[in-house]
Amino acid sequence: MYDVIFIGSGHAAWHGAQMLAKAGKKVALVEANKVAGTCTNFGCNAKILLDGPAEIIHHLHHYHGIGIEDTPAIVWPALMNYKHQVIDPLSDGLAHMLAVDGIEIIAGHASFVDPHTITVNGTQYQADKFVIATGQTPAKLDIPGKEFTHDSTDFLDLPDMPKSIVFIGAGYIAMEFAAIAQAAGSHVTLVEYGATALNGFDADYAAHVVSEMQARGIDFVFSNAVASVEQAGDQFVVSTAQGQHITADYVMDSTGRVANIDGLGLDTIGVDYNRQGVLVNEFLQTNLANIYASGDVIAKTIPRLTPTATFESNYVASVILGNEQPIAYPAVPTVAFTLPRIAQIGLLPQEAELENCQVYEIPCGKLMRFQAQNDVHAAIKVVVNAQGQLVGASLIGDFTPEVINALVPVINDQYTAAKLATTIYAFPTHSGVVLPLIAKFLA
Ligand SMILES: Cc1cc2nc3c(=O)[nH]c(=O)nc-3n(C[C@H](O)[C@H](O)[C@H](O)COP(=O)(O)OP(=O)(O)OC[C@H]3O[C@@H](n4cnc5c(N)ncnc54)[C@H](O)[C@@H]3O)c2cc1C
Ligand SMILES: NC(=O)c1ccc[n+]([C@@H]2O[C@H](COP(=O)([O-])OP(=O)(O)OC[C@H]3O[C@@H](n4cnc5c(N)ncnc54)[C@H](O)[C@@H]3O)[C@@H](O)[C@H]2O)c1
Repeated sequence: MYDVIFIGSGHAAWHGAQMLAKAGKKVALVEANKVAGTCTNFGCNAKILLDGPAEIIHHLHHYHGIGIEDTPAIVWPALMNYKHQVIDPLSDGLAHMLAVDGIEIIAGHASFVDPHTITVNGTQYQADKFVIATGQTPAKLDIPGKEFTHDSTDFLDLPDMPKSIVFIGAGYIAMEFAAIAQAAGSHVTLVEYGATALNGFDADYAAHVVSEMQARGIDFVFSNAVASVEQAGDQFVVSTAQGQHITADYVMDSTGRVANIDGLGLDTIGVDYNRQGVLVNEFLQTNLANIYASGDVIAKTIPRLTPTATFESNYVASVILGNEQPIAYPAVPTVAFTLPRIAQIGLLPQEAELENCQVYEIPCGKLMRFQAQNDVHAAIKVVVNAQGQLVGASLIGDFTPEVINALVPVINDQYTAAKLATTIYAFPTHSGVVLPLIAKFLA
């Protein structure tokens, strides 16, 4: 009998498992695939590793005409080899770390038998409490020829870069992978059902990312729903309901992700869920009192990201250890690692008017620190409420991943203009230049 069993071993599981084990609880994780879950094995980490050379080439392009003319080529098989060297050992490394903490790992697919019992490979395990942390899996369009489409996990393991790729969708995954594939020499087309890419980001900045990608030769087909994929010799023809046909060597379905709840036995024990995932209350508790959920598998409006999964994992553990406060999320920053990068935290500029807020834009490209990289289109929009507090920011440019983190405390701790003006930042840095400029918009 365990105190707590987590189903899944991603960020939504292992952080909380460690907290509980350190508090003396008997804890196990059940994992059907690789220990450590999506982010580590098939998501953020593998993606950012393959993005590394593409990011450098993107920076070098800024110097065309002002000092650097040649663009180096990416040797994809060597890069993929490096990805395997770095990423493949991480799963065993985490398993070892968890074992040192006394956390048992049960390999296999878990299914509930009753609210206190699961079965894994024919063996039953009982626990006082369970945490469903099974994440999401790539969605697959149910269309003729779906057997020819690949998913993000396949792309992140490609031994060679195909000469041409069609990405279905223009969300986070398609846009990030398209940038990598183009930099590695592939001819890329994105076919998107909606009229725009990167929903959830500032509309102007998302459009600018698209225009820069188009300038590098990436094709976009908007307002088209992919209806079929047909094989044509060694290639594939992607056809849309609107009558477009695009031929490519490789087709990736990047139309979103769905909750991993198949075969989990939720109907057997009566845990409520919908198409978005497992339903929870403000304590991340399902309708069965001893069963919680954490991470991507939850039906939620909070972004499904690694830091939110980690936050929820730690929160569930604290509830199990006696915390009686409902979950309170701080502002959640998010970055799409496109080229150029784009980022968002808090209110979007397009939501500002409804919330009685003002939007101010800082075009950063003319600031010396940004001119040093010739990042001419870099910019920030800040959303300030009626009390003069920062409540949102949208960023575009190569500097965004680090600057958005610097804005997190400005929002969460409601920095005043005086607080910013009396803070000393290292110089010349991007955040050190931008943050003092934001002070003039705050009370
Ligand atoms: C390509 C890609 C890139 C991404 N990039 C970023 C990024 O840059 N930044 C960011 O913040 N987020 C990113 N994300 C999102 C991030 O990976 C997820 O938000 C995060 O991994 C969610 O963690 P989780 O623990 O909830 O789920 P997961 O990490 O998916 O873990 C769930 C685990 O449960 C296991 N499982 C499922 N069902 C069962 C069962 N019945 N029995 C046993 N085990 C089971 C699965 O095998 C899986 O290992 C990316 C995602 C993808 C796909
Ligand atoms: N940098 C990051 O933090 C990061 C990176 C990658 C993934 N993620 C996470 O993974 C999630 C999933 O990413 P995603 O890009 O797969 O999903 P997404 O929801 O961001 O984008 C899917 C896109 O596919 C389009 N689409 C759906 N059906 C279509 C059809 N039939 N034809 C053409 N287009 C169609 C949708 O309109 C949408 O724009 C993200 O929401 C995020 O939570 C985060």
